Amino acid sequence: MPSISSGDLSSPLDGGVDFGSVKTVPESHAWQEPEGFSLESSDLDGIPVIDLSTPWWGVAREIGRACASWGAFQVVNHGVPDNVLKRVEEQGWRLFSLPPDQKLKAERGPDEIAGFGAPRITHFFPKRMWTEGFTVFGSPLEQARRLWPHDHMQFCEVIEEYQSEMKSLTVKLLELILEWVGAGKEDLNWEVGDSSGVTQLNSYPSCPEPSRAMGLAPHTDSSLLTVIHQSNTSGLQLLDASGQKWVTVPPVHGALVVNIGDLLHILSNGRCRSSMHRAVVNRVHHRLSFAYFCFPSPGATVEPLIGPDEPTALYRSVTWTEYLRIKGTLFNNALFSLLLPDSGFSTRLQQPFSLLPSQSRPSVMQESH
Ligand SMILES: O=C(O)CCC(=O)C(=O)O
Ligand SMILES: [Fe+2]
Repeated sequence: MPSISSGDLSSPLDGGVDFGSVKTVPESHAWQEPEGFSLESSDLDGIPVIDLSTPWWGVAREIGRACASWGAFQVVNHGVPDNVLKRVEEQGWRLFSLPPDQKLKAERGPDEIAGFGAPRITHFFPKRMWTEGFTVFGSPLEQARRLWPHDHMQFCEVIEEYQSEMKSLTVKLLELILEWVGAGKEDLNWEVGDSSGVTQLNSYPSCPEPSRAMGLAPHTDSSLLTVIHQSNTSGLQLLDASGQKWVTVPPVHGALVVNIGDLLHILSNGRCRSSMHRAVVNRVHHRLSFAYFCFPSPGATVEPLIGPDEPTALYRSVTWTEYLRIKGTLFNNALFSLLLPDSGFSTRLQQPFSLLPSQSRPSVMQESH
């Protein structure tokens, strides 16, 4: 792992805080217990690690169980070559160690998807997070050219190879999940192979007071599913099914983490649980993570898969773009807002959210507690 001098860590992209040189967490970034923010976590009963090289039906069943209980799992023997993961990490370190002025050349504009910026969920919270991210949608060429005018090709090649590997893996995972749900590719109104992807590189610098900072606040992903390469530093945590405990997802060498997102929650009619997760920071290690969000093809409608065993749709249909708009306004209430009136208060909803900061807690749940 290349070393990064602390001088390189300043982030003009996050309220001017120089993550690398501050000795205490500034008020703008200080999260507090009374807001339901608890850093306590457990790593005793982690999410399942599933071997994708085992026979098809057995894997589909294991994945289905994990989707129903955790909304997440890790995969090994996933077919993504080790050297692709290693190269994307190298490019991640290269990217995040650019000087602040250089990063600003590829800053994400208010209505843009791609480039450097603070998490999109930032405006839902009163405090800033201890992170910066870089988003790639389609080709990274335009941003990479601004960052490295004469030397952007290696970054582009590595990211494109990573995206292509992630796309193959997410198609395979979607097919397995559909099998478990009792549906087939033909039941979707888009071609699985035409699914879109967004790649998000996340950087969480080490923090002088990790107990007062939040790497990435609790959220669910809006995707169908998300694959995360978290290298060897832990930080990702999931809320367990009871909503009472944060569980650390331990880095397993060569494994990739899979999170179920809101759109698959809707598509599976709540049989796959959209996972509530967050990232915490630590005092010693700067952590990078690489998330690939898999979406349907643009314009496709996501509609609960119902059939003889699953006669009642719990959610109304929604397009990807419409869902992103709803999520951008309602945040963690978005999924609830799509519940159909006669769906009842199903056990297929997400967890109770007692541990979440109030901003992350769906108001439906606040009312019911
Ligand atoms: O850094 C991580 O492990 C989680 C990243 C994440 O949840 C996201 O980018 O949506
Ligand atoms: Fe996420």
